[in-house]
Amino acid sequence: MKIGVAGAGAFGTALAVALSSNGPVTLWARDRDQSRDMQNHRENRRRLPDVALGPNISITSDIESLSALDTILVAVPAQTLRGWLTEHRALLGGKRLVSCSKGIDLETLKGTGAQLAELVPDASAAVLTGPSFAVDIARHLPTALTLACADADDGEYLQSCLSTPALRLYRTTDVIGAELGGALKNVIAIACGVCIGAGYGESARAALMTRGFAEMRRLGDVLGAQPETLAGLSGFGDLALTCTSDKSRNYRFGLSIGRNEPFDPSTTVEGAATAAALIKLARHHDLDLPISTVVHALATKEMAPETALGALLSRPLKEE
Ligand SMILES: NC(=O)C1=CN([C@@H]2O[C@H](COP(=O)(O)OP(=O)(O)OC[C@H]3O[C@@H](n4cnc5c(N)ncnc54)[C@H](O)[C@@H]3O)[C@@H](O)[C@H]2O)C=CC1
Ligand SMILES: O=C(CO)COP(=O)(O)O
Repeated sequence: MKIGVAGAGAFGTALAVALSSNGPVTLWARDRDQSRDMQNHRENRRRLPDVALGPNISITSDIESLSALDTILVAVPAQTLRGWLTEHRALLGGKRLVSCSKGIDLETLKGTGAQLAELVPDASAAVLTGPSFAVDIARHLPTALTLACADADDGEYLQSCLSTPALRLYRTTDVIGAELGGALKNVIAIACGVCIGAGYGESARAALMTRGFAEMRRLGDVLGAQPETLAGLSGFGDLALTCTSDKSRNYRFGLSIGRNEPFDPSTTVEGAATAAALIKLARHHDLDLPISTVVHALATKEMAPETALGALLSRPLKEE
């Protein structure tokens, strides 16, 4: 298998480092200066500092370099995935494409796997998701992820080629469940960050995680996700990681809201756009997603953190 990673942010770089222990990997960066800097320093100083890019990694900003490869992991921010696929679809046809982004597209309300399938229909589409911080993957710390591919044979092949001694992939054919879990947990992580940042405490966070998981299941049911997928690494697993670690950018974004502190707008925070997409999906499917609704209002500054808890606690009492 000839592997490429498109997108040289923290996660794309980390995946290239992990997979380079199996063989050569091409890492494509859209920015030529960034690509040169990585070539010169053998390090992604901007997004993943202090991690060496070994000799098995070829760094390029030439998109044509991807045409010789058969498998491409796409690790661009979720809201840019559609544009990236549309721009490069001519060279992506016939390949195995693995989305590594987590989010729901605001324009089409589609998950990342669905967009691969729609925009490059003659490619084999898969989703790689689950609990993993880029820095942990890059340091070869033990990590377990979900590899979702509707075609069971392709999924099995990808599972064997993309696993390493430290990176253990579990496979499923439930692409919808896998892409939803990865997208939705970011929204709940923002809520948990607000909760801790505003001083509401860990019991309140546990409640938010649990009720947030109920929202994930509710939407999953309507969109055709399998409940076991959401209960696995890509749903529950990633929810547990992201809602409890300040390595998570979504969680830190929430912390900053809860503490009324500024937040660097250049940071990739997928949950903010996904919350906006969820509002539209909830309306379309007549679903009640109270936590996601509050997160959207907080992220857009329509609601202050002091009123967020009241908005959730004043809802009518109901069965669990
Ligand atoms: N960082 C992490 O620990 C993990 C990230 N992810 C997911 O990976 C995706 C990417 O995140 P990160 O790499 O962490 O973000 P990042 O903020 O570190 O880097 C984003 C990269 O995407 C590039 N980029 C932006 N727009 C682009 C476009 N239109 N075309 C090509 N490249 C473009 C930027 O130049 C930058 O290098 C996100 O969906 C995130 O949820 C998934 C698991 C872990
Ligand atoms: O997806 C992640 C962990 O699984 C990374 O989370 P953040 O995007 O919040 O940093």
